[in-house]
Amino acid sequence: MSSRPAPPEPRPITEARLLAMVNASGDSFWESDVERRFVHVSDNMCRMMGYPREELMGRSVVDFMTPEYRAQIVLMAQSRSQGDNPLAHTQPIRHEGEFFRKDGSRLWIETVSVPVFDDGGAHIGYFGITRDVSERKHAEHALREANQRLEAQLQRIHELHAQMHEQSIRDELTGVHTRRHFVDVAERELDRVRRDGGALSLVMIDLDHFKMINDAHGHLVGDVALRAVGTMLVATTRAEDLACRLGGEEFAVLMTDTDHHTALARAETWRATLASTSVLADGIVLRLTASFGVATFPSQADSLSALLRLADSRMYRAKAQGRDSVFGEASL
Ligand SMILES: Nc1nc2c(ncn2[C@@H]2O[C@H](COP(=O)(O)OP(=O)(O)OP(=O)(O)O)[C@@H](O)[C@H]2O)c(=O)[nH]1
Repeated sequence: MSSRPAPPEPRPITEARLLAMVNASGDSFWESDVERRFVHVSDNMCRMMGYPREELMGRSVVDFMTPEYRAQIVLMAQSRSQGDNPLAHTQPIRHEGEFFRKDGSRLWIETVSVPVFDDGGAHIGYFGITRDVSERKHAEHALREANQRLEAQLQRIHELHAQMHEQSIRDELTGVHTRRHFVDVAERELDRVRRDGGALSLVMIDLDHFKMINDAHGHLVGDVALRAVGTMLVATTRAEDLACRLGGEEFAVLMTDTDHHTALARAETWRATLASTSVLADGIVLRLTASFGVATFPSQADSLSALLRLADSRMYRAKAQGRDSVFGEASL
Protein backbone atom coordinates (compact mmCIF):
# COMPACT_ATOMS: atom_id res chain seq x y z
CA MET A 1 0.00 0.00 0.00
CA SER A 2 1.56 3.24 -1.13
CA SER A 3 1.54 6.18 1.27
CA ARG A 4 -0.19 9.40 0.16
CA PRO A 5 2.26 12.18 -0.79
CA ALA A 6 2.67 14.79 1.89
CA PRO A 7 0.52 17.93 1.35
CA PRO A 8 2.49 20.86 -0.11
CA GLU A 9 3.85 23.43 2.24
CA PRO A 10 1.76 26.65 2.25
CA ARG A 11 3.77 29.37 0.58
CA PRO A 12 3.51 32.96 1.74
CA ILE A 13 2.72 35.26 -1.16
CA THR A 14 5.70 37.28 -2.25
CA GLU A 15 5.60 40.45 -4.26
CA ALA A 16 7.30 38.75 -7.23
CA ARG A 17 4.78 35.91 -7.32
CA LEU A 18 1.90 38.32 -6.90
CA LEU A 19 3.14 40.23 -9.94
CA ALA A 20 3.49 36.99 -11.91
CA MET A 21 -0.12 36.19 -11.06
CA VAL A 22 -1.32 39.63 -12.13
CA ASN A 23 0.60 39.34 -15.39
CA ALA A 24 -0.81 35.86 -16.01
CA SER A 25 -4.32 37.33 -15.80
CA GLY A 26 -3.64 39.26 -19.00
CA ASP A 27 -4.59 42.54 -17.33
CA SER A 28 -2.13 45.38 -16.83
CA PHE A 29 -1.21 46.61 -13.44
CA TRP A 30 0.23 49.92 -12.35
CA GLU A 31 0.74 52.08 -9.33
CA SER A 32 1.10 55.85 -9.17
CA ASP A 33 1.84 58.52 -6.62
CA VAL A 34 -0.83 61.07 -5.64
CA GLU A 35 0.05 63.15 -8.72
CA ARG A 36 -0.82 60.06 -10.75
CA ARG A 37 2.80 59.57 -11.88
CA PHE A 38 3.67 55.94 -12.45
CA VAL A 39 5.79 54.36 -9.74
CA HIS A 40 5.26 50.86 -11.05
CA VAL A 41 4.07 49.47 -14.38
CA SER A 42 3.63 45.78 -15.13
CA ASP A 43 5.10 44.03 -18.20
CA ASN A 44 1.61 43.81 -19.71
CA MET A 45 1.11 47.53 -19.23
CA CYS A 46 4.37 48.25 -21.11
CA ARG A 47 3.38 45.86 -23.92
CA MET A 48 -0.13 47.28 -24.19
CA MET A 49 1.10 50.88 -24.32
CA GLY A 50 4.00 50.05 -26.63
CA TYR A 51 6.50 51.83 -24.33
CA PRO A 52 9.60 50.47 -22.60
CA ARG A 53 9.18 50.65 -18.84
CA GLU A 54 11.71 53.48 -18.36
CA GLU A 55 9.66 55.75 -20.65
CA LEU A 56 6.53 55.24 -18.59
CA MET A 57 7.99 55.51 -15.12
CA GLY A 58 7.57 58.95 -13.59
CA ARG A 59 5.13 60.09 -16.30
CA SER A 60 1.57 60.94 -15.36
CA VAL A 61 -1.07 58.51 -16.51
CA VAL A 62 -3.01 61.57 -17.68
CA ASP A 63 -0.28 62.30 -20.29
CA PHE A 64 -1.38 59.28 -22.27
CA MET A 65 -5.09 60.02 -22.26
CA THR A 66 -6.94 61.47 -25.23
CA PRO A 67 -8.46 64.92 -24.56
CA GLU A 68 -11.96 63.38 -24.29
CA TYR A 69 -10.77 60.88 -21.70
CA ARG A 70 -9.04 63.63 -19.72
CA ALA A 71 -12.23 65.72 -19.72
CA GLN A 72 -14.17 62.73 -18.41
CA ILE A 73 -11.62 62.15 -15.63
CA VAL A 74 -11.74 65.83 -14.61
CA LEU A 75 -15.54 65.63 -14.40
CA MET A 76 -15.38 62.45 -12.33
CA ALA A 77 -12.84 64.00 -9.95
CA GLN A 78 -15.05 67.09 -9.57
CA SER A 79 -18.20 65.13 -8.83
CA ARG A 80 -16.33 62.99 -6.28
CA SER A 81 -14.88 65.99 -4.50
CA GLN A 82 -18.33 67.67 -4.40
CA GLY A 83 -20.00 64.59 -2.92
CA ASP A 84 -20.52 64.39 0.82
CA ASN A 85 -19.61 60.71 1.12
CA PRO A 86 -16.44 60.56 3.24
CA LEU A 87 -15.69 57.09 1.85
CA ALA A 88 -15.85 58.30 -1.75
CA HIS A 89 -12.09 58.60 -2.04
CA THR A 90 -11.48 55.12 -0.75
CA GLN A 91 -13.83 53.43 -3.17
CA PRO A 92 -12.59 51.86 -6.41
CA ILE A 93 -13.56 53.83 -9.48
CA ARG A 94 -14.09 52.39 -12.92
CA HIS A 95 -13.66 54.38 -16.10
CA GLU A 96 -13.26 53.81 -19.81
CA GLY A 97 -11.46 55.91 -22.34
CA GLU A 98 -8.81 56.01 -25.01
CA PHE A 99 -5.05 56.04 -24.49
CA PHE A 100 -2.45 57.05 -27.05
CA ARG A 101 0.13 54.32 -27.58
CA LYS A 102 3.74 55.15 -28.36
CA ASP A 103 3.15 54.71 -32.11
CA GLY A 104 0.30 57.27 -31.94
CA SER A 105 -2.48 54.71 -32.33
CA ARG A 106 -5.46 54.85 -30.00
CA LEU A 107 -6.30 52.11 -27.56
CA TRP A 108 -9.64 51.69 -25.76
CA ILE A 109 -9.03 50.73 -22.16
CA GLU A 110 -11.05 50.10 -19.05
CA THR A 111 -9.46 50.93 -15.72
CA VAL A 112 -10.37 50.17 -12.14
CA SER A 113 -8.33 52.24 -9.73
CA VAL A 114 -8.26 52.54 -5.95
CA PRO A 115 -6.44 55.00 -3.72
CA VAL A 116 -3.43 53.58 -1.87
CA PHE A 117 -2.64 54.52 1.75
CA ASP A 118 0.53 53.95 3.77
CA ASP A 119 0.51 52.17 7.12
CA GLY A 120 -0.16 55.48 8.84
CA GLY A 121 -3.27 56.04 6.70
CA ALA A 122 -1.77 58.79 4.53
CA HIS A 123 -2.88 58.83 0.90
CA ILE A 124 0.18 57.97 -1.18
CA GLY A 125 -1.20 57.27 -4.60
CA TYR A 126 -3.34 54.97 -6.69
CA PHE A 127 -3.33 51.37 -7.72
CA GLY A 128 -4.91 50.44 -11.01
CA ILE A 129 -5.77 47.49 -13.20
CA THR A 130 -6.17 48.35 -16.84
CA ARG A 131 -7.57 46.16 -19.60
CA ASP A 132 -7.56 46.53 -23.39
CA VAL A 133 -11.25 46.70 -24.40
CA SER A 134 -10.67 47.83 -28.01
CA GLU A 135 -12.34 44.76 -29.45
CA ARG A 136 -15.52 45.27 -27.43
CA LYS A 137 -15.51 49.00 -28.18
CA HIS A 138 -15.09 48.41 -31.91
CA ALA A 139 -17.87 45.83 -31.83
CA GLU A 140 -20.09 48.32 -29.97
CA HIS A 141 -19.21 51.01 -32.48
CA ALA A 142 -19.98 48.70 -35.41
CA LEU A 143 -23.27 47.76 -33.75
CA ARG A 144 -24.16 51.42 -33.22
CA GLU A 145 -23.37 52.19 -36.84
CA ALA A 146 -25.41 49.21 -38.02
CA ASN A 147 -28.29 50.41 -35.82
CA GLN A 148 -28.04 53.90 -37.27
CA ARG A 149 -28.07 52.48 -40.80
CA LEU A 150 -31.07 50.36 -39.91
CA GLU A 151 -32.89 53.33 -38.43
CA ALA A 152 -32.15 55.39 -41.56
CA GLN A 153 -33.49 52.55 -43.72
CA LEU A 154 -36.60 52.26 -41.55
CA GLN A 155 -37.13 56.00 -41.79
CA ARG A 156 -36.79 55.77 -45.58
CA ILE A 157 -39.31 52.90 -45.67
CA HIS A 158 -41.76 54.99 -43.60
CA GLU A 159 -41.26 57.90 -45.98
CA LEU A 160 -41.77 55.69 -49.05
CA HIS A 161 -44.81 54.15 -47.44
CA ALA A 162 -46.27 57.60 -46.75
CA GLN A 163 -45.37 58.67 -50.30
CA MET A 164 -47.02 55.56 -51.80
CA HIS A 165 -50.12 56.12 -49.67
CA GLU A 166 -50.26 59.76 -50.77
CA GLN A 167 -49.91 58.69 -54.41
CA SER A 168 -52.62 56.07 -54.01
CA ILE A 169 -55.15 58.65 -52.82
CA ARG A 170 -54.25 61.33 -55.39
CA ASP A 171 -55.54 61.60 -58.93
CA GLU A 172 -52.45 61.38 -61.12
CA LEU A 173 -53.55 63.97 -63.67
CA THR A 174 -54.97 66.71 -61.48
CA GLY A 175 -53.33 66.26 -58.06
CA VAL A 176 -56.64 66.34 -56.17
CA HIS A 177 -57.86 63.25 -54.30
CA THR A 178 -59.38 60.21 -55.92
CA ARG A 179 -63.09 59.42 -55.80
CA ARG A 180 -62.45 56.38 -53.60
CA HIS A 181 -60.56 58.38 -50.99
CA PHE A 182 -63.22 61.06 -51.14
CA VAL A 183 -65.97 58.54 -50.37
CA ASP A 184 -63.98 57.07 -47.43
CA VAL A 185 -63.34 60.47 -45.87
CA ALA A 186 -66.84 61.78 -46.60
CA GLU A 187 -68.48 58.78 -44.87
CA ARG A 188 -66.30 59.39 -41.80
CA GLU A 189 -67.11 63.11 -41.79
CA LEU A 190 -70.85 62.45 -42.08
CA ASP A 191 -70.60 60.08 -39.10
CA ARG A 192 -68.78 62.76 -37.14
CA VAL A 193 -71.54 65.30 -37.85
CA ARG A 194 -74.20 62.73 -36.90
CA ARG A 195 -72.35 62.20 -33.61
CA ASP A 196 -71.19 65.73 -32.74
CA GLY A 197 -73.66 67.90 -34.63
CA GLY A 198 -72.81 70.79 -36.97
CA ALA A 199 -72.92 70.81 -40.75
CA LEU A 200 -70.83 70.01 -43.78
CA SER A 201 -71.29 71.02 -47.37
CA LEU A 202 -70.49 69.55 -50.73
CA VAL A 203 -69.73 71.49 -53.90
CA MET A 204 -69.97 69.66 -57.20
CA ILE A 205 -68.01 71.25 -60.07
CA ASP A 206 -68.41 70.37 -63.75
CA LEU A 207 -66.46 72.15 -66.49
CA ASP A 208 -68.61 73.76 -69.16
CA HIS A 209 -68.45 72.59 -72.78
CA PHE A 210 -65.31 70.66 -72.06
CA LYS A 211 -65.95 68.36 -75.00
CA MET A 212 -65.46 71.37 -77.26
CA ILE A 213 -61.95 71.92 -75.90
CA ASN A 214 -61.05 68.29 -76.53
CA ASP A 215 -62.61 68.31 -79.97
CA ALA A 216 -61.00 71.59 -81.00
CA HIS A 217 -57.51 71.15 -79.53
CA GLY A 218 -57.10 67.49 -78.69
CA HIS A 219 -57.11 65.42 -75.54
CA LEU A 220 -53.66 66.61 -74.34
CA VAL A 221 -54.78 70.22 -74.27
CA GLY A 222 -57.93 69.06 -72.43
CA ASP A 223 -55.64 67.37 -69.89
CA VAL A 224 -53.75 70.62 -69.30
CA ALA A 225 -57.08 72.34 -68.59
CA LEU A 226 -58.09 69.63 -66.10
CA ARG A 227 -54.70 69.93 -64.40
CA ALA A 228 -55.16 73.69 -64.09
CA VAL A 229 -58.52 73.18 -62.36
CA GLY A 230 -56.90 70.68 -59.97
CA THR A 231 -54.08 73.11 -59.19
CA MET A 232 -56.55 75.92 -58.54
CA LEU A 233 -58.57 73.73 -56.15
CA VAL A 234 -55.51 72.46 -54.27
CA ALA A 235 -54.27 76.04 -53.88
CA THR A 236 -57.57 77.54 -52.75
CA THR A 237 -59.11 74.90 -50.48
CA ARG A 238 -58.45 74.87 -46.71
CA ALA A 239 -56.36 72.05 -45.24
CA GLU A 240 -59.51 70.52 -43.76
CA ASP A 241 -61.38 70.58 -47.10
CA LEU A 242 -61.20 67.63 -49.42
CA ALA A 243 -61.02 68.29 -53.16
CA CYS A 244 -61.40 65.32 -55.47
CA ARG A 245 -61.95 64.41 -59.09
CA LEU A 246 -65.13 62.40 -59.26
CA GLY A 247 -64.38 61.42 -62.85
CA GLY A 248 -63.90 62.99 -66.30
CA GLU A 249 -64.25 66.78 -65.99
CA GLU A 250 -66.23 66.57 -62.78
CA PHE A 251 -64.75 67.65 -59.43
CA ALA A 252 -66.10 67.92 -55.89
CA VAL A 253 -65.05 69.67 -52.69
CA LEU A 254 -66.18 68.45 -49.29
CA MET A 255 -66.10 71.22 -46.69
CA THR A 256 -66.22 70.23 -43.04
CA ASP A 257 -67.84 72.55 -40.48
CA THR A 258 -69.33 74.63 -43.27
CA ASP A 259 -72.95 75.76 -43.49
CA HIS A 260 -74.81 76.22 -46.75
CA HIS A 261 -74.44 79.98 -46.91
CA THR A 262 -70.66 79.81 -46.48
CA ALA A 263 -70.36 76.98 -49.01
CA LEU A 264 -72.26 79.02 -51.62
CA ALA A 265 -69.88 81.93 -51.07
CA ARG A 266 -66.81 79.68 -51.43
CA ALA A 267 -68.21 78.10 -54.60
CA GLU A 268 -68.80 81.58 -56.00
CA THR A 269 -65.11 82.42 -55.33
CA TRP A 270 -63.98 79.34 -57.27
CA ARG A 271 -66.37 80.14 -60.11
CA ALA A 272 -65.04 83.69 -60.36
CA THR A 273 -61.39 82.58 -60.09
CA LEU A 274 -61.82 80.02 -62.86
CA ALA A 275 -63.70 82.39 -65.14
CA SER A 276 -61.05 85.08 -64.79
CA THR A 277 -58.06 82.79 -65.34
CA SER A 278 -56.56 81.95 -68.70
CA VAL A 279 -54.88 78.60 -69.13
CA LEU A 280 -52.02 78.34 -71.59
CA ALA A 281 -51.80 74.91 -73.21
CA ASP A 282 -49.56 74.09 -76.14
CA GLY A 283 -49.54 77.75 -77.22
CA ILE A 284 -53.32 77.97 -76.98
CA VAL A 285 -55.01 80.29 -74.49
CA LEU A 286 -58.03 78.58 -72.96
CA ARG A 287 -60.81 80.29 -71.07
CA LEU A 288 -62.57 77.89 -68.70
CA THR A 289 -65.84 78.13 -66.86
CA ALA A 290 -67.67 75.63 -64.70
CA SER A 291 -71.10 75.01 -63.20
CA PHE A 292 -71.39 74.49 -59.44
CA GLY A 293 -74.00 72.63 -57.39
CA VAL A 294 -73.96 73.06 -53.58
CA ALA A 295 -75.69 70.84 -51.00
CA THR A 296 -75.43 70.65 -47.20
CA PHE A 297 -75.65 67.79 -44.69
CA PRO A 298 -77.71 67.06 -42.63
CA SER A 299 -80.29 69.79 -43.25
CA GLN A 300 -80.79 69.03 -46.98
CA ALA A 301 -79.72 65.37 -47.33
CA ASP A 302 -79.48 62.51 -44.84
CA SER A 303 -76.73 60.39 -46.43
CA LEU A 304 -73.69 60.69 -48.64
CA SER A 305 -75.47 59.36 -51.70
CA ALA A 306 -78.38 61.76 -51.14
CA LEU A 307 -75.91 64.63 -50.70
CA LEU A 308 -74.07 63.70 -53.94
CA ARG A 309 -77.39 63.38 -55.84
CA LEU A 310 -78.60 66.75 -54.58
CA ALA A 311 -75.33 68.58 -55.39
CA ASP A 312 -75.32 66.89 -58.82
CA SER A 313 -78.89 67.91 -59.62
CA ARG A 314 -78.16 71.48 -58.52
CA MET A 315 -75.03 71.49 -60.70
CA TYR A 316 -77.28 70.53 -63.66
CA ARG A 317 -79.64 73.35 -62.69
CA ALA A 318 -76.63 75.69 -62.95
CA LYS A 319 -75.89 74.26 -66.42
CA ALA A 320 -79.53 74.69 -67.40
CA GLN A 321 -79.59 78.32 -66.33
CA GLY A 322 -76.69 79.19 -68.60
CA ARG A 323 -73.54 77.59 -67.02
CA ASP A 324 -70.70 79.54 -65.30
CA SER A 325 -72.89 79.79 -62.21
CA VAL A 326 -73.48 78.42 -58.72
CA PHE A 327 -76.72 76.72 -57.72
CA GLY A 328 -77.76 75.87 -54.16
CA GLU A 329 -80.81 75.97 -51.90
CA ALA A 330 -80.74 79.76 -51.67
CA SER A 331 -80.89 79.89 -55.47
CA LEU A 332 -84.26 78.08 -55.55
N1 LIG B 1 -58.75 65.57 -71.96
C1 LIG B 1 -59.54 64.83 -71.21
N2 LIG B 1 -60.84 64.81 -71.45
C2 LIG B 1 -61.64 64.06 -70.65
C3 LIG B 1 -61.14 63.31 -69.60
N3 LIG B 1 -62.19 62.67 -69.00
C4 LIG B 1 -63.29 63.02 -69.68
N4 LIG B 1 -62.98 63.86 -70.68
C5 LIG B 1 -63.84 64.48 -71.67
O1 LIG B 1 -64.72 65.40 -71.05
C6 LIG B 1 -65.79 65.62 -71.97
C7 LIG B 1 -67.09 65.70 -71.21
O2 LIG B 1 -68.06 66.12 -72.09
P1 LIG B 1 -69.58 66.20 -71.76
O3 LIG B 1 -69.90 65.29 -70.62
O4 LIG B 1 -70.34 66.02 -73.04
O5 LIG B 1 -69.80 67.62 -71.22
P2 LIG B 1 -69.28 69.04 -71.68
O6 LIG B 1 -68.76 69.07 -73.04
O7 LIG B 1 -68.32 69.49 -70.62
O8 LIG B 1 -70.57 69.89 -71.62
P3 LIG B 1 -71.37 70.33 -70.36
O9 LIG B 1 -70.99 69.49 -69.21
O10 LIG B 1 -72.80 70.11 -70.75
O11 LIG B 1 -71.06 71.77 -70.17
C8 LIG B 1 -65.72 64.47 -72.96
O12 LIG B 1 -65.26 64.95 -74.19
C9 LIG B 1 -64.72 63.51 -72.39
O13 LIG B 1 -63.98 62.81 -73.38
C10 LIG B 1 -59.74 63.33 -69.39
O14 LIG B 1 -59.21 62.71 -68.48
N5 LIG B 1 -58.98 64.11 -70.19
